[in-house]
Amino acid sequence: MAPTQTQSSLPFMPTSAMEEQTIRSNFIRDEDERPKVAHDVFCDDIPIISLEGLDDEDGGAKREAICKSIVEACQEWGLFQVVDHGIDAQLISDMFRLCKDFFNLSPEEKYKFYMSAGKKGGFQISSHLQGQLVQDWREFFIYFSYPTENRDYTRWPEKPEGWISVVEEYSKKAMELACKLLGVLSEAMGVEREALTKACVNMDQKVLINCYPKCPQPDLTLGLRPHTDPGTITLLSQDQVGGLQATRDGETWITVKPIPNAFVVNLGDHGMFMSNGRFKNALHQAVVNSETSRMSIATFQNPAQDAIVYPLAVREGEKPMLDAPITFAEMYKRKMARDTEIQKFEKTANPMEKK
Ligand SMILES: O=C1C[C@@H](c2ccc(O)c(O)c2)Oc2cc(O)cc(O)c21
Ligand SMILES: O=C(O)CCC(=O)C(=O)O
Ligand SMILES: [Fe+2]
Repeated sequence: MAPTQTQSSLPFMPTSAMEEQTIRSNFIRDEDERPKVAHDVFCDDIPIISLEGLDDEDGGAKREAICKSIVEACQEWGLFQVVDHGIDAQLISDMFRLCKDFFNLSPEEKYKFYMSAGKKGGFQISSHLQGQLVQDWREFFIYFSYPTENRDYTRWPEKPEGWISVVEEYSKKAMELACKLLGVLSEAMGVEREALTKACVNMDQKVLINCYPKCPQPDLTLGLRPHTDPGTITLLSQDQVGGLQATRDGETWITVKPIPNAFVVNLGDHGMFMSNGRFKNALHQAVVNSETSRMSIATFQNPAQDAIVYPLAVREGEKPMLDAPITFAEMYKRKMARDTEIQKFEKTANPMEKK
């Protein structure tokens, strides 16, 4: 269902509210959910890992050291940054330029690509989930990029010119990089290098471009609510504004320092289950600010809907986290049910709020 329409016949878009002094009430979060750390107070705790030498076939001294750093980061945070990853800086900058041009188009032009139910990709406002009590301060565009049979090119805009070919190239390079990283994680679990990609069956990829317009009251709202990504691994590219935050305990948030051309890599729920919880699924969110818009590109690498979810390796003394193998579709259904329960609980726990 499309969001409620306003007088202009289009729903409210945060990109069109640049001159407003206050935010609408449906963007205001409860006090305990509001940002605790600013978008530009950066923390150095998240490991930054150079992938230079990862593919060396010389006995692998460099590979071994890189793998060790990745495994430590996945165990501690489920999140790290990679540099020297081999994806061309020009490609990343072309992608950001074209994404920015898209979000600068008129509301009518963007709304032509509105992603209603059943559509394979397109433009949305706030969230892909229905029935959210509070809105996120963001607009986004999502491409269903892999498997290539899933591509519905009628959902790939011709404007801005050249975007289609850049997204094709970007998604291909991201797929290659993700598979390399999954190779590292598979080996760390003591299984063959291809084990995680094989477990995904026919790997699915979605490229999601987030646009967080500048916001008059950034302390009252969020660009993107706290969540873990559902899939195996996510490669996130961000501009230099800052706003991505991560937490280990669900309470203390840190802002990830933007690094030019780096990818922030985080594990999702599928990656966590396949490692039997040894690797964390990073809980993260995005905060906004009053000075400038921000953009990020999240490339989600997911298993096929009918891929089997079950730990690839269970270490001595541990029990499998799942009672029985389930499909990824079932895993996602349970996640959604859990999230809905949490929301219901929050609603009843605060009966005077969010009416
Ligand atoms: O929009 C997103 C972001 C992300 C996500 C956000 C909020 C949640 O509650 C959540 O479970 C995930 O991951 C996504 C994954 C998708 O397949 C589509 C999306 O639009 C998103
Ligand atoms: O914009 C960001 O930094 C986070 C985006 C994100 O987490 C997502 O799209 O799933
Ligand atoms: Fe995310």
